Amino acid sequence: MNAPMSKTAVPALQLEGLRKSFGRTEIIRGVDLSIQRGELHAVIGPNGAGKSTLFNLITGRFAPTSGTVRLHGTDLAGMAPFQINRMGLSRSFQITNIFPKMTVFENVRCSLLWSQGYRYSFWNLVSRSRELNEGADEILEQINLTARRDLPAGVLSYAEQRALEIGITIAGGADVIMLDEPTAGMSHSETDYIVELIRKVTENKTLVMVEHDMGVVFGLADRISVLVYGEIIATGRPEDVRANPKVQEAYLGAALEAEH
Ligand SMILES: Nc1ncnc2c1ncn2[C@@H]1O[C@H](COP(=O)(O)OP(=O)(O)OP(=O)(O)O)[C@@H](O)[C@H]1O
Repeated sequence: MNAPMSKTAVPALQLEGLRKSFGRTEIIRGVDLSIQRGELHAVIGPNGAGKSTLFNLITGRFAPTSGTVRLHGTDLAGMAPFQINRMGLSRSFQITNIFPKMTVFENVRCSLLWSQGYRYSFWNLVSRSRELNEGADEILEQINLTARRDLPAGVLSYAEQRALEIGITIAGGADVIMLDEPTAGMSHSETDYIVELIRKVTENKTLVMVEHDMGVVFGLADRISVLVYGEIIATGRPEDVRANPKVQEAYLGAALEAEH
């Protein structure tokens, strides 16, 4: 836990009665969830349970069929993803989302520039440029890619590219970070490396991640939600979720076995 939880504090994220249908099929079937500021929260569940859809509802990529999403108390209804992003929520994608021909530095700088919008005037360009460069170098330091600064991003190893993607996600200074399967396709050592990185870059921030690797989930999350067929069947601390018979039956028994 990054910050003390208080029952009276406005949650970083609050989902109420959230539903989403595609055609006649209801994929998200009434989700209620509060995630406190500073919490590291993992969403787990079987393939096709609706985890990516839930992500897309939170980030404004999909409009809910009904229900609300609140970010720090503000209802996000009708907002475009970029507006939600500028309110302090930033997400990564499952598919690597970097510009391979641009340098590592330029990738981060570009994302900083984008997140700041166009609120600076032309006359501020020089100082803005210095600020951006310093900001991008700070991010590179945080994600341990300073030594790779001037290489085209496309030549980085897979794990380094995922680290860069995390850098791009946090670059705008968002305080709610959403990561979609950050360790997918990684070896054990690459996974350990990315987990440490996530821990470092989410200090004093709220994290929501979808992740299939139960070692990562149980090692990192303060609380876990289990999504099955579009419904959250349990939310709680890792030890409580692990011991929950409903979760064991619906998902965790099989998922934990698959780990071994
Ligand atoms: N845009 C869409 N149109 C129609 N159906 C969709 C759309 N997006 C997702 N679905 C369906 O919704 C269901 C849930 O998909 P989703 O990708 O959210 O699951 P998931 O839990 O993220 O799965 P995985 O762990 O495999 O990534 C699937 O049956 C999928 O086919």
